[in-house]
Amino acid sequence: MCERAGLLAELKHGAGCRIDEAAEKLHRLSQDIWSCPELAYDERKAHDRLVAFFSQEEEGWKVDSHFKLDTAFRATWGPGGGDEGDVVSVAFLCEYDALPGIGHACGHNLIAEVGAAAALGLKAAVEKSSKLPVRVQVTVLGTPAEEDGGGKIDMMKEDAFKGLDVVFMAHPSQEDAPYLPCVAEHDVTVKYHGKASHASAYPWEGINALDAAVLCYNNLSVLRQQIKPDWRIHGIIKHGGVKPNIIPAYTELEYYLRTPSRGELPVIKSKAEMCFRSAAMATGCEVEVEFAKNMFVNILRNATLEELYEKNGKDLGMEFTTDEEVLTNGSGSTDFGNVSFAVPGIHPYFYIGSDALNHTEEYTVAAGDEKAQFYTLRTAKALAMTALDVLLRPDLLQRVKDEFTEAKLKEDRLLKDGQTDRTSKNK
Ligand SMILES: NCCCC(=O)N[C@@H](CCCN)C(=O)O
Repeated sequence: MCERAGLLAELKHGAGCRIDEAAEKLHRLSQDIWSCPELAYDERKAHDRLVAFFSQEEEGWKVDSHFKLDTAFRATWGPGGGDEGDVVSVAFLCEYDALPGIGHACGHNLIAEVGAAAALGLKAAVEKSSKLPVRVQVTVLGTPAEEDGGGKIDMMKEDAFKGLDVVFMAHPSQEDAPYLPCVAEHDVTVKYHGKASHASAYPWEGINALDAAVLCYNNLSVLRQQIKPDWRIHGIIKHGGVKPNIIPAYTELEYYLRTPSRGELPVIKSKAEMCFRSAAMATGCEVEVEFAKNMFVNILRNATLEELYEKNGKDLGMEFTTDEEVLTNGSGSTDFGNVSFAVPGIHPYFYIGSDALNHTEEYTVAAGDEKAQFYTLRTAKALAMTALDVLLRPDLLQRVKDEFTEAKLKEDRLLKDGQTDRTSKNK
């Protein structure tokens, strides 16, 4: 074994040992987040718990609480690993927001644990070596509001990702996969303003905002038949009126519009907008259409990082899914997509010991189950090992960066040329 391979194997082993050693406190960390689910932008206890973890329970971290957002944070360590070479900055992202009514049904408590564990592992490995070809800075970014709003996008606007060389996070799922297709998304709130009146005595004096909401819902359901099979339109009526004998004067709907790539979003948005406005016209209501401040985009893939992660995962016993349907069908969306256009990175998925589906009560149970711990820590080890691969081999890091630049240029060119539907399977 050449000297570098020996050192790499030793460091990877060291990272894994550190994660195992911290297993109990990492479990406590994710349990504390899981047992007190908080919604987007309001993850105060999770924020404080993670800040305390890095500033009190762990040594050597510089912590910025309320970093860029009220419930975001940054913990940094380094540079370490030697006195030679450029500083390479590796970041692990933690999410920790929950869903209304069903708690941690997307397992973001485990995302926080993976991020923290991988950072501990990488720091320990780097600390032990003075022979690295680069100096290493390890950053943990606490990124709120993935389920609603897009905290990472807010943080990007404030330059929170500036200066990072590679970013890593991992998301709970039903299987291990280095990548699954995440779709672009723009959320919209539609408000109808009508006029109240006695619904039995003089209904002709009213303007029915619930009728507008129902027509809007039906318009969109009809539209669904005419859009690409991999586009998604889904929504709820948030306000539907207050009493049957009052003609509803105000209604509100919330819709998520999704397409495989960011370039297709304007098309679905303009089609949906016609549905919103025509419902207003038919009923005589006023309509307000408010698109969310942030739009989530698809993930820019990095094959080099994905391959390294897969190899490390396999070495740790992961069995990656080969199910073509899972590997090619779009799933949800993530604000990591936006990050992936700014910094090279990966967002793999990991099995948590249950076949339950995300966004169900069963998944909430699974995300808090002790059984998830083995898989969560294994994922953190694979991420730390992947970081070590690129840190020990500057040629690999360069390949990761070149690939990122090339993929981004290609995506930007496609967007400029209006070639929006390249990912659609039926084009
Ligand atoms: N592929 C990651 C899935 C995570 C997730 O479920 N994200 C939400 C984000 C919603 C933001 N409006 C989703 O519904 O896709």
